Amino acid sequence: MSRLALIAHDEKKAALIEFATRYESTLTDCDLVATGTTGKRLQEETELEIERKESGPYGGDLMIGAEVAADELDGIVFLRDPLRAQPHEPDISALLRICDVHDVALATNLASAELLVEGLLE
Ligand SMILES: O=C(CO)COP(=O)(O)O
Repeated sequence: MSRLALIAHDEKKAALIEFATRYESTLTDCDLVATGTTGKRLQEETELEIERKESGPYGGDLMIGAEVAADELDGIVFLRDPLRAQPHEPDISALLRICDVHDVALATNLASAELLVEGLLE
């Protein structure tokens, strides 16, 4: 079973919920983890079972990064807000970097998220 992390900044949360709803039948077969607020929204607005980490600004990105470092994650959908600075930018950069170090699939926009999840179907 693939283990997938779902993360979205506030301005992108609605898009992530819509994405997760559209791919719900695929995502149901995945082991899902999310940062705190993203996970809460997914739990409230979809039928998916989600393990929740801390909220991003409180260390959630780093917790997911630790799973990447431990080779526990197969992919990440991280819908970032490219138009607003985040207070925890260093944590975000660390997560992106560790995905490259461990060659873990990382989708930061919807077009690549679709390819990532469709790839999991194969
Ligand atoms: O800030 C985030 C990712 O950098 C997401 O955190 P939340 O899901 O808790 O909003």
